[in-house]
Parts: sequence; structure tokens; C-alpha cells
Amino acid sequence: MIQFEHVSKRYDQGHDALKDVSFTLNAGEMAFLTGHSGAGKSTLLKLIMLMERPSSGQVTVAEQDLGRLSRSGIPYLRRSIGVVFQNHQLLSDRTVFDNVALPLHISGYSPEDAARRVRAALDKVGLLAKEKMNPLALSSGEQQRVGIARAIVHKPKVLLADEPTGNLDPQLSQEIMRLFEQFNRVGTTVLVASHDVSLISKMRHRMLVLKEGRLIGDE
Ligand SMILES: Nc1ncnc2c1ncn2[C@@H]1O[C@H](COP(=O)(O)OP(=O)(O)OP(=O)(O)O)[C@@H](O)[C@H]1O
Repeated sequence: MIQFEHVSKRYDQGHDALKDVSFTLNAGEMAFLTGHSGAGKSTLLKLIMLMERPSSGQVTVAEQDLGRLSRSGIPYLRRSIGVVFQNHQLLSDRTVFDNVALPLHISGYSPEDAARRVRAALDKVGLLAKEKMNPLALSSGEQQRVGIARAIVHKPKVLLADEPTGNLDPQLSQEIMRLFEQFNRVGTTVLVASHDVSLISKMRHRMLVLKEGRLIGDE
């Protein structure tokens, strides 16, 4: 589902954020991506979403060679990917429901279809009862679950997360990771970047370890 072949990324004026990284994440697999701050985790996720392009090497997502994808193909790629960020980027002037519905409006779903999908997504993260609330009125764990509902509402094949538990205490962090496992169990390919080694080493999934841009571990 995701394949990196000898991928390097050098930012303008920066040093090498990724150096000769190769790995394959199969459809239906779940893995963690770990490493210290600055190791290249966010950069690797950005290459999958085409928020950045590699300096060399090849990235393939859902059988598409991203190097050959034209600008007009990018929205289609992004529809097959859901992304969860640490600071969940929720809109504070809209309800929980409207925040989750946002990606569907952009993709042109009818209001009825969108409402059905939003409620299904909120149900999966245990927040159906809070759909009319303002995100600011929720706890930080609940806010992150709204972010996850928004990421999966269009049923992406691939779910990416960049430090999704960064601001949460250990128990809430574990609950969030369990949610990712649930989506993986129903077939979604999941890649979660996290530096919380004590949490992710308990979870028995594949772990890709980056150090200064190199993939130094895959176990
Ligand atoms: N847009 C950019 N321009 C220049 N350099 C960048 C840019 N983005 C990241 N870098 C550099 O690339 C390296 C890898 O950064 P990246 O954000 O991928 O690491 P990370 O493992 O996600 O770290 P963190 O957990 O702190 O986000 C760092 O040295 C960073 O300073």
C-alpha cells in the first residue's frame, strides 16, 4: 500500500531530512514510526500525502507512483488518505458534527449521505452524543477523537497520524492508539508517528525507527 524505495529528502537550505529510506507497508498492515525529534518522521508522512516531494527515490501509495502523479491527481490521492495531527486543527466556530463533515463537503457528498457518514464516524469514536457541541467544550482526548472521526469519515484506505497523543496523558494516549487498532482491524492501513516509545512498544506492532533521517530499525 505504501512503498518507499531509496527515498531521500533535502530541504532547501536545510540538511537531509531523509536519507535512502526503503520500506513497504502492505495493505491492511499497522506500523509505528518512531525516532527523536527531527529524525524525519513528519517529513516521511508529508511525502506520502504529497505535501512534499522527495529529492530522490520513489514513493508509491495505493499503486500510484507519486513521482508520476500530476497536480490534478493530488486530490484523488488525498481522498484515499486520512490524516490525524497532534493539534487536531478543529474549527472552533463550528459544531463537532460540522468539523467532521468538512472533508465530505469538499468532496461533494449530498447532505444526506454526508450526515449518515458523519454519524457513523462519530459513533466509531464514541462521540455521537456530542455532535452538536462546540469542540472547545470537549476534553483534549475528546477533541483528538473528533480529529480522528474527521480523518476517517471518507473511509480512507490509509490512515496516517503525526504524534496523535502528544498532549494526552498515558491512559488517554492508550485509548487513542486502541482506536487506530480498531480501524486497522477493519482493513485500514495505519501508520502512526510517535516518539512515545514506552506506549508503542507495549502494542506489538511493527516499528520503523528513524535516526537522523535514516531508517535504522524495522521490527
Ligand atoms: N520545511 C522545512 N524546511 C527546512 N527544513 C525542514 C523543513 N521541515 C523539516 N525540516 C528539517 O528536517 C529535519 C526532519 O524534520 P521532521 O519534522 O521531519 O522531523 P520529526 O522526526 O517529525 O521531528 P518532530 O517530532 O520534532 O516533528 C529537521 O532537521 C528539520 O529541521
